[in-house]
Amino acid sequence: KEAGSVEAPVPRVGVVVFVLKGKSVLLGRRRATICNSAFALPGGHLEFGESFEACAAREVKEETGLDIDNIEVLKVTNDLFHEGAEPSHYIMILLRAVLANPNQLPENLEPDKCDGWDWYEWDSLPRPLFWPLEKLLQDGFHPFLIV
Ligand SMILES: CC(C)CCOP(=O)(O)OP(=O)(O)O
Ligand SMILES: [Mg+2]
Ligand SMILES: [Mg+2]
Ligand SMILES: [Mg+2]
Repeated sequence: KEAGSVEAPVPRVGVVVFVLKGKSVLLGRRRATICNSAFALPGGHLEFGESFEACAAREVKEETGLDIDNIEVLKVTNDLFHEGAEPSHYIMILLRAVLANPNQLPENLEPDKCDGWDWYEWDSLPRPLFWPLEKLLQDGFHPFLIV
């Protein structure tokens, strides 16, 4: 690339996790450029060489202190965000999981990036939601086991 040219922004991979507790899911209000103040799932950037499941467990642990089990990939979305100074493009991998210890309580380990984690009934989720999640709900998506 010639000197002084600016790298074109490239799509990055985001991994987000439906941590399920009965019919409830763990959400936190984001404090970040992308979707600031929207309710979002725990998760974050896939790091080099990481599996989706390992990233899910790492990000949930880093952000909430929770240990998760039965981690499985549910869905992939392709999302262009226009919130920042530059648009950002994410391939988002959505996974579901359950608590390794059902009695473990979430902690807000990144208070500069999230207002706090809480459990919300699927049928009465708080708004505004992280817009890619809202879009999935409008399309009838849900993260629960079909029994
Ligand atoms: C925007 C999202 C799909 C990917 C990035 O998630 P994030 O901002 O929570 O990232 P980190 O947890 O890695 O800081
Ligand atoms: Mg993170
Ligand atoms: Mg995150
Ligand atoms: Mg991260």
